[in-house]
Amino acid sequence: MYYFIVNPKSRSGMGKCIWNNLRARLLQQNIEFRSYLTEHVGHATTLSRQISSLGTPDAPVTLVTVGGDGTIYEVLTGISDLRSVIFGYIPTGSGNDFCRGMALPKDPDAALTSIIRQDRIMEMDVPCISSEGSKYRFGISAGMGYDAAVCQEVLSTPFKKIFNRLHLGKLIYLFIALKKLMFLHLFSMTLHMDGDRIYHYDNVYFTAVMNQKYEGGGFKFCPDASPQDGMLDVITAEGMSKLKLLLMLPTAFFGKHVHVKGIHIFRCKSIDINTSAPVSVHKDGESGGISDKISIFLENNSLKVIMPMV
Ligand SMILES: Nc1ncnc2c1ncn2[C@@H]1O[C@H](COP(=O)(O)OP(=O)(O)OP(=O)(O)O)[C@@H](O)[C@H]1O
Repeated sequence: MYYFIVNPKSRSGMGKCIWNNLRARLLQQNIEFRSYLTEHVGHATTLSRQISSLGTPDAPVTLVTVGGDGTIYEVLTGISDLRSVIFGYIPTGSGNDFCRGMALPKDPDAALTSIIRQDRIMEMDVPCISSEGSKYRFGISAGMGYDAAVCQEVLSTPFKKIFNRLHLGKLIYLFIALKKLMFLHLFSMTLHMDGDRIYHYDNVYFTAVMNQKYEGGGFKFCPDASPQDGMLDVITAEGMSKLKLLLMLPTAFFGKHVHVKGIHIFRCKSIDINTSAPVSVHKDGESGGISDKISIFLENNSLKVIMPMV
């Protein structure tokens, strides 16, 4: 039995059309499944909690997420026991950083084929962010500062829908990224890693804590990050002019930014981040509100993810 959690609103409503095609295929192939369409923000977490509680570590349920990167963090957050689930993913979002990082098929039809065949299982690290008294899991990255502020504004702008319909979704990120940079106030930040390493920076743009190599629709911010190494990769951008940051960003698509002065890459198992003033927080590109303190650590258990054949 396959359980599908579907975000019909992903990719500005395209998720529903894609799901209808996949559903027709499941029916045609007589595959036993149940599907649940999310009705509001946070619904995928509730559904995931209910479905995952049907499984046990000895008899895990196959839970398939159909949506974008933001639906992944909701589903991961809801899973009651990571050992009780076999996780499948069909991309219907716009960012696709999870697919990129995990080398999963970007084509929904190919992803469904791989899930039905249960080609291969990979154990994925699952990080957790604790902020303002709430705890969430995420699959890709979470962080504070400029990148989170851009995500928050993109999510709230009515233009996202229009640009996505025109297949120009990336342009809206570019416009907002430029606008935010112009008015950005830099801040001080202290990173406290694994309980013993402490780094302090003034004039910080952002810090992202990454489980995968990519965030923000293809920025290879942590080129050596792996969701299988039991470690978190961390990038901090600080102490450079706005112009230099702007010139640095395109090089990050190729992972070449790591040599730029003011870019710092770390590895750790847990990290506490404190800022001099409350700043924007994101988890898998979804808003995490505003905070001056977050903690991120890896869960003790990994998650079984269905992967395509190599
Ligand atoms: N029925 C719904 N109505 C409105 N929002 C919803 C609904 N179901 C889910 N959501 C919200 O949609 C948001 C975005 O979803 P998701 O990230 O999956 O798609 P996307 O933004 O198109 O893709 P990506 O993050 O990859 O760019 C999530 O925050 C989720 O909570």
